[in-house]
Amino acid sequence: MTSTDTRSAGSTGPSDTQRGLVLADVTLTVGDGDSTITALDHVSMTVSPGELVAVVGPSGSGKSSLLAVAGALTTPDSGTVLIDGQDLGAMKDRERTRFRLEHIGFVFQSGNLVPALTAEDQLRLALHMRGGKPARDPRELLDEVGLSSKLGRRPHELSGGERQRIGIARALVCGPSLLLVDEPTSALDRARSQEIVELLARETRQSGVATVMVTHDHDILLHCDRVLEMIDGTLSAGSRPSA
Ligand SMILES: Nc1ncnc2c1ncn2[C@@H]1O[C@H](COP(=O)(O)OP(=O)(O)OP(=O)(O)O)[C@@H](O)[C@H]1O
Repeated sequence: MTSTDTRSAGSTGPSDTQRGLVLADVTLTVGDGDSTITALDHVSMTVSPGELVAVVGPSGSGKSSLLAVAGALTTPDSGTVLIDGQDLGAMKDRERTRFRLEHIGFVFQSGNLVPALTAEDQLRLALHMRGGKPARDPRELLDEVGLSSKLGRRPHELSGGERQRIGIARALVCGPSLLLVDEPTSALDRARSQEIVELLARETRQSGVATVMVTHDHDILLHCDRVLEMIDGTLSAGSRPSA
C-alpha cells in the first residue's frame, strides 16, 4: 500500500520540522481473531503549527482511528507519532495521559459540554483538570469566539453553533500544540457551519496550533489549508473545491 507524506512547504529547519504533528508509517489493526481490520495502513502525515488540515473519506475508512492515534488515545501497532518532537510511543501510560491533557485539544461532533456548567465554567473545568498556570484567560477566549455576552449560560440555553464555539474555546484554553476536531459541523446548518470552520481557521492561525479536522462536509473545505483523503486506511492528497 502506498503512503503519502503531505508535508507543507515553507519549513525552515530542523527545529521547525519537529513542531506540530508528525505521523510516520503508522499502522493500526483493530478487532481480534479472524476479524482483524487494518484501520490505518502505513499512514504518514505532518501538520505544521498554524495549519488547518481536513481529512475526508468514506465511513469506515479510518478517520476516527487517525484521530485516536494522533490524540494519544490509541497506540498503533507500528510507526511513530510525534507531537512537537515528543514521541508518544516512548512514553509510559501516565506520562502519555499527562501529555494529552497538556498538549492536545479535542473538539467533538456536538460540543460534548457538561450540561450543568456555564460557558465560562466549561473552560475553567478544563484548566482545573490540566492543573498548572492557565494558558489562556477563559473570558478573553470566549470573547474571541463571540460569546462574551453568554458567559453565564448553560448548554441548554445556547444554540448548536454557540455550543460548538464553546467546545472550540474549551479545547484551546490549555494552549495545546495539536487540535483534533471530529465532524464539528454535522449538527449545524450551512451558514453556521461556515462560521464554525472560519473560526477554527482563524484560531488555528492566531494560536499557532496544528489542527486536524475530520469532516464529511465538503462545503467547508475551502477554509482549510490542505485536504487529505482516507480510503481503506491509507491517506493521500485530496482535492479542495475551488473558490
Ligand atoms: N474497536 C474496534 N473493533 C473492531 N473494528 C473496529 C474497531 N474500531 C474501528 N473498527 C473498524 O476499523 C475501521 C475504521 O474505523 P473508523 O471508525 O476509524 O472509520 P471512520 O472513517 O472514522 O468511519 P465514520 O466516518 O463512519 O466515523 C472500520 O472498518 C471499523 O469497523
